[in-house]
Amino acid sequence: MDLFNQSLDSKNLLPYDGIVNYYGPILEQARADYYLQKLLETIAWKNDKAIIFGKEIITKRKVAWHADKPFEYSYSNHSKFALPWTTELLELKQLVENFSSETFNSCLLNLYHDGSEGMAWHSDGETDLKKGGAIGSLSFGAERKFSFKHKTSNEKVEIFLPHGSLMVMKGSTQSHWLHRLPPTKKVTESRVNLTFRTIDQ
Ligand SMILES: O=C(O)CCC(=O)C(=O)O
Ligand SMILES: [Fe+2]
Repeated sequence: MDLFNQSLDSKNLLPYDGIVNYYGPILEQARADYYLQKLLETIAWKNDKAIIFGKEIITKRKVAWHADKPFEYSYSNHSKFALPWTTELLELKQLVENFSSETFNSCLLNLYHDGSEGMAWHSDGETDLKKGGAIGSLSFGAERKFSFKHKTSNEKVEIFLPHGSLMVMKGSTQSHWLHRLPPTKKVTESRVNLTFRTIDQ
């Protein structure tokens, strides 16, 4: 796999009002398998809490949050303190930084056990994220559809994210577009997604 050519070979998926670069699989199958296994074994996966119609619920999806420092991060109306990097997360952060030519100081991890678990429409413009900062999204395991919807035109853009693939959202994407991981009956395997982010210190 040629790192130099791969990193140049990404196009913007969005027609306007933002930049989403899709790089395709950036890890060979065996390495992607290795990282998926390691992440499942070494991350302290926890069920997340969310507020839905004013009611607190426990999501089936599991999450984890790692960073350079024990940042307090608010997410889905809750705050939590970041854990230190694991060996594999640091390696993957470096890899995503090399491909995207961006830097990150934190990572939010999501574990979806099967297609019944997903994530509702949202954007990641929380106040503690660096304004206009890039978000590097690395996916492992089951291939899932990922959708974008423009906040005013409602235009939709959809992409499938396979094992070991990298997508980078940047520029004004979070201001103008929502994204979600739709649930699906077709997927029975689990998926792990890592979103590398920059917390404003
Ligand atoms: O699982 C994914 O691909 C996306 C997760 C996401 O949008 C988020 O954590 O903010
Ligand atoms: Fe998101």
